[in-house]
Amino acid sequence: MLEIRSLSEGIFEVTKDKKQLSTLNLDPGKVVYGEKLISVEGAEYRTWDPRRSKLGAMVLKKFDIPLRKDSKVLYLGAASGTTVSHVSDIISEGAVYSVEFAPRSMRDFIGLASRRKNIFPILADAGKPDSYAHIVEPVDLIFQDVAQPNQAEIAARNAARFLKKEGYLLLSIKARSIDTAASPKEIFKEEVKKLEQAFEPGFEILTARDLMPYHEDHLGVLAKLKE
Ligand SMILES: C[S@@+](CC[C@H](N)C(=O)[O-])C[C@H]1O[C@@H](n2cnc3c(N)ncnc32)[C@H](O)[C@@H]1O
Repeated sequence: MLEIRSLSEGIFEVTKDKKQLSTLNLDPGKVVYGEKLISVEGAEYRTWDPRRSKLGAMVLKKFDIPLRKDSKVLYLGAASGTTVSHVSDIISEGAVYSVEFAPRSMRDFIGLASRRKNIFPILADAGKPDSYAHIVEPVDLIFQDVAQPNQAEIAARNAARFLKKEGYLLLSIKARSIDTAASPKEIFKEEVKKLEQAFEPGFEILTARDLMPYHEDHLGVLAKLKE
């Protein structure tokens, strides 16, 4: 039995033996990180592992994912592109500006980006948005997964610079990269407060949920700019 259910624009649940989160492969026949390809009536779905992707986990934790096929996205912390590849599938007619500061990860990522016209790789520090302001246009979504102690500050700097007034921020907060001793609950409370007050006008938090069972001690946050 094969069943396809749309969860959000460009995001599907494909059931073939078991339910699998999937996106429509923009680069048919190619896999990025060992995921499965499932062909259905001329379309090819690429399975998306929520344990390897905070964004995938957010989909399954029922966040509203503000992505459309023509969205412009600024992705901070691209690594070698596991999740960026799915964003690229979803925003098939848009652009994903992808910032990563580790040259090793960037090397692998360039291979992926060269096969997909909507990925723009940027080797830079996400804490210094001025250094890539000449490349990035105003965006509908900032997705951030940098696992840094100053995550709220990084989000604020990039939002002030690139986020459209009606745009969104999706952020993954890793408790252990902020404080290894304090309780994750306390850390999350503090980080959410920082986001609300990070800059003028600050973020309004729309959804905040832990990403268990896919990622331990991680909080997913969906926010927009305060009016
Ligand atoms: C958890 S990994 C990201 C995984 C990736 N988002 C995915 O799902 O495929 C965090 C990444 O953020 C990068 N990173 C951390 N701090 C950064 C910064 N200030 N600027 C750019 N990249 C950064 C790290 O090098 C690492 O590759």
